[in-house]
Amino acid sequence: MLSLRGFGISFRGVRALDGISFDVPQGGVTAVIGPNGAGKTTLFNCISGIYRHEGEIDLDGSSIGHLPAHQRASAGIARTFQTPTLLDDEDVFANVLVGTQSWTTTGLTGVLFGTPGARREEREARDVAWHHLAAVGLASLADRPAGALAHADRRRVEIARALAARPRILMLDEPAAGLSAAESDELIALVREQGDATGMTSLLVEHDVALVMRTASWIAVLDAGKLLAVGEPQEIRENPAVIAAYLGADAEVAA
Ligand SMILES: Nc1ncnc2c1ncn2[C@@H]1O[C@H](COP(=O)(O)OP(=O)(O)OP(=O)(O)O)[C@@H](O)[C@H]1O
Repeated sequence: MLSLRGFGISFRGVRALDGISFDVPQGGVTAVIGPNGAGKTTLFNCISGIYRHEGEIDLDGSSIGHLPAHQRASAGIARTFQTPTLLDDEDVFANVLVGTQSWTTTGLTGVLFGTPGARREEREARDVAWHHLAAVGLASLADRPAGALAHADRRRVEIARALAARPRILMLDEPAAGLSAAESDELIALVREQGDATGMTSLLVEHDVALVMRTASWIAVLDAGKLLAVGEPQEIRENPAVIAAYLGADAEVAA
């Protein structure tokens, strides 16, 4: 379980997050929603360690607040970005293989001298990358340069790369942006399957309220850097403060 206590951050005097405390239950999908500028992406940047922040963060009972981003990744936190960040000149397979670096342990010596342990780990990393590439339906594009892919396929590669990291927490920042309803449902189904199989928890920032309501088991609502509400979809849908600040007419659409 991921636990946040007293999360805060300011940018040149602007309080982007202020006193955010909530628990993300283990497994399933927890969504973070709220109006533009509420602090959702900033929260993701703090959790993944990209931004230094105030407050405590525990993963399965261990404090990770002092760890920089790459060590939080090794501790099991993987993420995708609003705009997929791929190595455009590298092929699709290499992009997914990058994800495995969060758990491979072979040092330079092992790689250079081709020790049995290094070779075994490299084989395992390649198998894991292939598995996730196939799961997102892109095995046939493995040797294409990532820069040549269409937007929906770039998202799939990014998610395969994040899954190849074998995360305990997978953070998805607006995964449905630029996808059709069918494509985004497909992606979310994939993520849920992975969660069911491994106990992975997904944390989702998403503006598509209907998608959130049919996907999330737990929802945190931010507004102007503060936590407005946290709870099950039904509670959130009926919360007057959430309706006033964010859901508005969408609440009826999603109900
Ligand atoms: N690097 C930064 N420097 C200065 N201000 C920032 C920075 N990152 C975020 N902010 C500010 O923090 C606030 C929260 O922004 P954030 O992008 O986290 O909101 P959001 O909820 O993700 O919005 P959106 O839904 O539009 O993506 C905004 O006022 C934004 O301008």
